[in-house]
Amino acid sequence: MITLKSIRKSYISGGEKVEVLKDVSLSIDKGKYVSITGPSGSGKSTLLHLIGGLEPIDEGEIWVGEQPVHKMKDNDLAKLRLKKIGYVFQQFQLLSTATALENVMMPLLTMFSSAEIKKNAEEALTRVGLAHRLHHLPSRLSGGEQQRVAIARALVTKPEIILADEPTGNLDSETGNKIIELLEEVHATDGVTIVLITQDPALAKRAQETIHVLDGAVNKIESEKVEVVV
Ligand SMILES: Nc1ncnc2c1ncn2[C@@H]1O[C@H](COP(=O)(O)OP(=O)(O)OP(=O)(O)O)[C@@H](O)[C@H]1O
Repeated sequence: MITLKSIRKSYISGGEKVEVLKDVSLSIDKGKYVSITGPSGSGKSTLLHLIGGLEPIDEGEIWVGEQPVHKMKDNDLAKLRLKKIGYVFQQFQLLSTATALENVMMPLLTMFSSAEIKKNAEEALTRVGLAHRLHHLPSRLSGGEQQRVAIARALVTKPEIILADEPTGNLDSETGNKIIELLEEVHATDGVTIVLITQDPALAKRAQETIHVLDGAVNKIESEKVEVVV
């Protein structure tokens, strides 16, 4: 379960305080598939970063399971992210000088022996359909393949939660659809909680619940009932 209690988050920009989230409370049950929608600049990425402990909050509490993210030190947050949370970003964020296999091995470097690291990374890449691309650099892969590498990198630590920030934003609709199907397969098979930001109303509705972010507030609705405004 992910729980946010009375969260406030602001940024200082150009000397001015911009309040992005104002008194937001929210819970996401373990194993749910949830989408986040809302207009550009409404705070979707900020919300995802807060859940992952990537940004400090001004006020409130964030819990990931039993872990109080709002109180944790950087070291403990790094461990939490490594063990429980996988990230997938719009821009893939792969290391350009490392092969697909090396990119996926990276999160495991402090965890296992080198033989295990390679085996686990190969398995993750096989799962996302890239067994034949292990030694390719990102620049030799298509956008969809690069996003599959990023998903393999997120999966390789066997996370409980995947946070995906517009993972289809840089892909054509057919390739994007395949990426969403892959995340849905991970959700259905492994029971991983998926939190997916998308601007696409049709994609948002595929999730079990949709969180709509607007004017600093959030509104969570079962996806069949949502009228998505973007
Ligand atoms: N590090 C930062 N410093 C200052 N302002 C920021 C920072 N990060 C985000 N903001 C501001 O906070 C607001 C919310 O940004 P955020 O990226 O969370 O929105 P978003 O809904 O994800 O937008 P988009 O759909 O365009 O990606 C925006 O006004 C943005 O300019």
